[in-house]
Amino acid sequence: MNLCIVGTGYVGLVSAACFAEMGNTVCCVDVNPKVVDMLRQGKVHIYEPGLEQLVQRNTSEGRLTFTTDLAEGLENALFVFVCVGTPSRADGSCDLSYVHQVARQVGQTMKDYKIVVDKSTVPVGTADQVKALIGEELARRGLDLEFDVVSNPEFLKEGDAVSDFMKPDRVVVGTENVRTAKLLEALYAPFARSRDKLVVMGVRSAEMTKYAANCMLATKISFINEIANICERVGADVRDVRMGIGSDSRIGYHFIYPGVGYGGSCFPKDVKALIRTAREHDFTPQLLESVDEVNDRQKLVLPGKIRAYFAEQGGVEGKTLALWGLAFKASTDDVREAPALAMIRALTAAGMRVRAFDPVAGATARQALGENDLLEINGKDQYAILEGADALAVVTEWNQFRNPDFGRMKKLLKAPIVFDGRNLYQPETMAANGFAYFGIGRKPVAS
Ligand SMILES: NC(=O)c1ccc[n+]([C@@H]2O[C@H](COP(=O)([O-])OP(=O)(O)OC[C@H]3O[C@@H](n4cnc5c(N)ncnc54)[C@H](O)[C@@H]3O)[C@@H](O)[C@H]2O)c1
Ligand SMILES: O=c1ccn([C@@H]2O[C@H](COP(=O)(O)OP(=O)(O)O[C@H]3O[C@H](CO)[C@@H](O)[C@H](O)[C@H]3O)[C@@H](O)[C@H]2O)c(=O)[nH]1
Repeated sequence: MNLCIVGTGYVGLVSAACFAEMGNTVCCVDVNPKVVDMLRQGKVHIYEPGLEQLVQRNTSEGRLTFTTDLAEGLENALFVFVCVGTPSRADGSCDLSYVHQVARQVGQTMKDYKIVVDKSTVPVGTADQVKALIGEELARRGLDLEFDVVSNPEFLKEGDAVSDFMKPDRVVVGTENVRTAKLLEALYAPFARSRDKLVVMGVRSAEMTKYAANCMLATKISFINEIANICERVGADVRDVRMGIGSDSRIGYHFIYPGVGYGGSCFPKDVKALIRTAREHDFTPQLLESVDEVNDRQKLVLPGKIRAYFAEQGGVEGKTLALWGLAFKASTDDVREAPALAMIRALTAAGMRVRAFDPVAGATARQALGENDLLEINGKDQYAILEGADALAVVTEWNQFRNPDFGRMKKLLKAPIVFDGRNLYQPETMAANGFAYFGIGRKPVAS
């Protein structure tokens, strides 16, 4: 089948490469000429395991092409996937300007029947807006071409994007048109060989399903973070509590890891957007508002522990913190809404020096944080930043931080103090190695 994918970010590029891998012919369109140039040379501008090889193979075999020209992308395509960003506006609502822009451009450019598939995460009712905008532009051109607008939200996770796309739990398709549903079923059939995965529903239900999924997962994280904060105060250990509740299959072990709060380009913005939608419809989304507030508060829990620890030594001003991890989670270079950024801003504002290491997110973090005399970012060596630092904070759960050389760490740090925002280490092990250790919701152990 012939596809046009508009937007070559995490969702667009992964979808394009995976569809091409299954034998489809895919033309990707992006407004950013630098990105398109890089992709044409087989270089991928984002860090996503396995993606570059997939892009290179399909490009060299002619199934995957890149352009800045939407007309070229639409030329032979039956499906037009909209994969552009839908960031938060200052008031928390979803900024649909890129989606609207694409809809208008499609209406201005299309020459024959198209199925416009919205993969971007968009509020309920957006497909109707897209339909109206395309119709408006066609009318301006005096054309009466047929087209369809479908919702097909994406559920991949960054860091696992390729395998999530290749083996989805489900494929949600929102359309009232049986023929269109059949065509999408055929397109997705290679990703659903083990079992039937297509869930077909109305367009509005599909748009809502995406928000419901992300809000459910965000709720689980805020819930366990709340439990962790209570555990700390009552002398319980959240690690044991997680094992205890996770064993109940109705609860499960997944997505109940406490930590530094959820970040990324999806949960924070999608929870806020659904809150806005509910409020616009005169409904107070009490639970979602709490999920969001608990998360904002959680991002400051670790900096709070650091400040409390150094309070007895005259505060954090002039002290140096070594920080492991800048990305919002492991296996990505994405720092959008990353808890590490909130932490760095809070601590450097209080006069603390921060020396940070991340295996891949150094450049994106530097760009997001801008100039800051109190911040130094090192992308080469997790141990080098420890030398002479007053403490270490671990913020992202990269594998290389899970089993570090504690002896070497102890020699390099000025004092053996670890603030563990991901509960990677055991309090008993840390105490045995002579570290003062502060996790999230852990039972204190005397060193
Ligand atoms: N990142 C994820 O893990 C993820 C997962 C599921 C769903 N989503 C949703 O998918 C959408 C895209 O997210 P992303 O993270 O891939 O975004 P992104 O910011 O990584 O990429 C968006 C791309 O769209 C391009 N673009 C913007 N306007 C354009 C236009 N008019 N024509 C062509 N290209 C244009 C940008 O240049 C950019 O390369 C969002 O709605 C997001 O919420 C993201
Ligand atoms: O038990 C957990 C699980 C996750 N997180 C944090 O939650 C955030 C989001 O993690 P994750 O969901 O793994 O990454 P995303 O790439 O943001 O993926 C989410 O957002 C995407 C965009 O909508 C969806 O497609 C995915 O299904 C959904 O998992 C990160 O900061 C994680 O550290 C926790 O704190 N505890």
